[in-house]
Amino acid sequence: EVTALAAAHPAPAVDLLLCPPATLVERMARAADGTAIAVGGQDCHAAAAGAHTGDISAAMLRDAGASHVILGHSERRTDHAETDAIVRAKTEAALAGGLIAVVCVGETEAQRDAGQTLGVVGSQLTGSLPEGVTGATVVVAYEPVWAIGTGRVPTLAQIAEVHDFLRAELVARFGEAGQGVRLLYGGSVKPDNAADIFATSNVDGALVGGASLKAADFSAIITALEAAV
Ligand SMILES: O=C[C@H](O)COP(=O)(O)O
Repeated sequence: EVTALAAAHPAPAVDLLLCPPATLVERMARAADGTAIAVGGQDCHAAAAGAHTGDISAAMLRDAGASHVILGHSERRTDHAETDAIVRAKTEAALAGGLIAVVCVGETEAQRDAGQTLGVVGSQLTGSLPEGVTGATVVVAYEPVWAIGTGRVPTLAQIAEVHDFLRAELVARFGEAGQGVRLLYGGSVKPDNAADIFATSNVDGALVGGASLKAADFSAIITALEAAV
């Protein structure tokens, strides 16, 4: 699949990143070697080293061929009780280890229904990002929890509202550097909704789950993004 994807997009106009489970990082990095596809992990430990059986450090990911790592995914926040402080510590570890961090934020359905969306994502953003963030080191992904794997997607206006807000928060805190931080939307992105999402204000790309498992679907999403940039 990686080879097919690379062959379909030999010189993409956008950045391509695949983040498989940890056991596949090294194999995928080998398959992607020499292509335009980068490989990342789905989590790393907050410590650079030490006795943490079962955990993976940023250095271990780098060693396996990863250049990026996803941090603070809602499933990590839920399944492993990861707080913003933990995500921030992991982000610091990732950056210190030479990885680019893809930091996720997003509200639950109950929080959206209660009108708390901007408050929730704003506080996750503030708490999860360390000082000194730039577009070269950090990517932010907005993933409404209720849209992940459900086939439900916020309206384009709702996506724009959150992305415009996140951009403003990034610029307020990091100045010009905040302008360069890419903002990905994630949650039920498919070939048939990708173009509209990519045309939405302050959406710079996507974090794709289910549709990335089928090379043809992922390829169509890549093509939609290429058309939008
Ligand atoms: O990790 C992937 C994202 O959470 C989005 O997943 P999805 O595209 O299957 O909704």
